[in-house]
Amino acid sequence: MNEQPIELEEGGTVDVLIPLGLDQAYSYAVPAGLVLKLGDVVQVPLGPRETTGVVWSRGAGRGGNLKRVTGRLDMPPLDPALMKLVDWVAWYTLAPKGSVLALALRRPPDDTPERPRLGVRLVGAPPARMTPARMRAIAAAEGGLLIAKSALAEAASVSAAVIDSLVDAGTFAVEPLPRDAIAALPDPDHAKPTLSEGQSSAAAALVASVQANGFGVTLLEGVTGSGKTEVYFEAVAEAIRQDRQSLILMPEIALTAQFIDRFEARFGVRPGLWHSAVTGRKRERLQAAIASGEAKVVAGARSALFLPYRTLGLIVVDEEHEAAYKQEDGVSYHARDMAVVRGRIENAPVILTSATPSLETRINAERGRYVHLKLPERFGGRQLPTLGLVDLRRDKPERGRWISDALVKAIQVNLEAKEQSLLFLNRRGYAPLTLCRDCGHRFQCPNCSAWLVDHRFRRALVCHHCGHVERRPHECPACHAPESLTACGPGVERLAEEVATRFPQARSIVLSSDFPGGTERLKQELMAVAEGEFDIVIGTQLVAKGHNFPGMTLVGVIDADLGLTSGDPRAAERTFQVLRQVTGRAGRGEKPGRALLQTHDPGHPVLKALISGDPERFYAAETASREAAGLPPFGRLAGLIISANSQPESESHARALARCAEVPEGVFVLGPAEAPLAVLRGRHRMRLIVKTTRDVNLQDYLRAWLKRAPKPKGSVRVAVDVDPQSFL
Ligand SMILES: Nc1ncnc2c1ncn2[C@@H]1O[C@H](COP(=O)(O)OP(=O)(O)OP(=O)(O)O)[C@@H](O)[C@H]1O
Ligand SMILES: [Zn+2]
Repeated sequence: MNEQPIELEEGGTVDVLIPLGLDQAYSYAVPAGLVLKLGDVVQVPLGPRETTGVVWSRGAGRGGNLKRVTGRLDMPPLDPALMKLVDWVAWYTLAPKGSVLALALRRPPDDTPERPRLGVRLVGAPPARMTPARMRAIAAAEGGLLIAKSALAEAASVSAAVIDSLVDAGTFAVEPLPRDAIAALPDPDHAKPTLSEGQSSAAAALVASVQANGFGVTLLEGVTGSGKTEVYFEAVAEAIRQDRQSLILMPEIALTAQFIDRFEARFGVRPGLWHSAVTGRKRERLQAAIASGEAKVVAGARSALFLPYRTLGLIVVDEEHEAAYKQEDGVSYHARDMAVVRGRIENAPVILTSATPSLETRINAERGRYVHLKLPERFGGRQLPTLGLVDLRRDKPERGRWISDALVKAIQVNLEAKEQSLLFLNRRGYAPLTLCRDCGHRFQCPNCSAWLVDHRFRRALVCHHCGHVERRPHECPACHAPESLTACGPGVERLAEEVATRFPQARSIVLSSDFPGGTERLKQELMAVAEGEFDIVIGTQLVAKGHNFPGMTLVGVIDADLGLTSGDPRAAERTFQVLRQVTGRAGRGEKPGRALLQTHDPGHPVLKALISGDPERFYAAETASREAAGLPPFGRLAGLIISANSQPESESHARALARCAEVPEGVFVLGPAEAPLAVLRGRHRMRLIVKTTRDVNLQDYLRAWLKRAPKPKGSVRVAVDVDPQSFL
């Protein structure tokens, strides 16, 4: 940020990095009359065409027979801090530098004039011929405010045609709408909450870290409902006072409606919101406002890490333990870890928040690398829910049902008390497997080694890995037996069916990310739940996170064992986190809450630790087992997925790779083995895992290995995943 850009004179050469899957910058000659700086966005010839690139470094020598830079684009140059971040991420993840640049490079501005959005205003008398729809539209426009046409149509539940007819009649006038403010200035003192004593001291420490104006990482660990958001908002407020920018990273931007409302309540305006659905002009304007420093607070998904902040004064990573922070496709980076890197480059403090921190973060805190702030109590004297286990071996629901007697009774009690219950099952759809009772045929995805999931609401069988969809037939495609298909196991839709039969009088709703209507529908539904419009909520993991449902006093976990049996080294940690999060939805309002967890294995250490209410117990046990196994953060890990259009191709390349692996002291190469998801989107996958001790430079090791190894030929691809989070 503070470095002086180096000027590059004409006649010299520059190395230009192109935002494609290339690792190296290419050298070009600088033509006469052009003065370039590092970071300048330029047009250069590449093969037969012209492309955009960024001046990455000063070239060596004079550019005698090199191709020449065509010209500089009229765009702000890439900031040195952002260039450093690109270099760093590429080094760490082994992704081609050009692919990382693509995450950071702004698209050239769109020159087409912006089409004004139009609104209507009530200006004239009602038309002679009135209809109920027209009356509603006029009533909704009462007061003479300028309203977007679509918003008015929705408010009055009329079609756009009704509004057009009122425009034709002269009742409404059409006027351009003002552009919505992309970066209104948040007021740090708009509505300051009164913090509890514990909250105040944590907030003071965070505020001090912003004032110190230097790099440092703080873990804000607070139980569910302790008010972590209110506390880190104080740090954001301080950054605003210092006229510096804040980035708040969120794991899933689709679910941030509640967050936005809270932000607006606290600061009087909405934050700049950055995610993939923000497109076109709005995206450009927000980017420009971020680059100019005008946008003071940006809330965003992973990709917001690569935005051109002018004066970044704070980075917050909300729910830092979330697996969604790991990008799996293309450049596979962990946004939490890269947020720490960006904080270091920008010399800005970083706050990681969670009720259930990742083991990596917690150990960094214990070792003093991170400051550790704790909020051990819920806000307002509220108690954490009491947890109980239901032993499914004894209290077994009848065939085709999934709710035990104990849980049924608890729900009944809640219904009578007019309190809300949440049933949690982390499985979308109706049933995870469909088979033929007569011949045993199972429905499998044609592109993946995975069963098709029955989605009754959509009347389809769906692959959760590649999205393949087919209709559920009436007869078995293998033996043609009619009506012989049966669903095996439960998904949330099937659970909803059971709830409807057991509690016909209850108002119930299923919340799942795959229903039509997208995030807008979900937002409405979550609001309706928070307002108490439903008695029983059935949901997948998306209900586990961050929501505040004041009337929710019971959480029932249908299958607490679900995540524990996978071969993933983080299985225990993930299960602990999701169960602690979801049970944490209970008792956040006036009344205390409780949770019942159904399990076949009540003695499992993860469940025992949960029930004990003492997270230290879990963390201590998990730390010990990771340390014994040399797994992160006690060792380093990387995954290599070798994929190809055919099994022999992927296998032979994987073997060739393994053969040229060196295994010095401290390095272990496991595999090749078929990946658990052996076929994905038609590609056959083999996997190698590299595990090293902490003193090994994993990146250097991998680079040297891949350099020695035969180059992938034909359809073969090798994907490197440093710090893998998924082991499928
Ligand atoms: N000092 C305060 N004054 C008023 N309300 C508060 C205060 N602190 C917290 N709250 C309220 O308590 C509730 C829980 O707070 P918050 O959502 O920040 O907790 P959290 O720690 O983020 O929980 P989770 O980890 O479950 O998401 C919210 O409704 C919040 O507005
Ligand atoms: Zn598939």
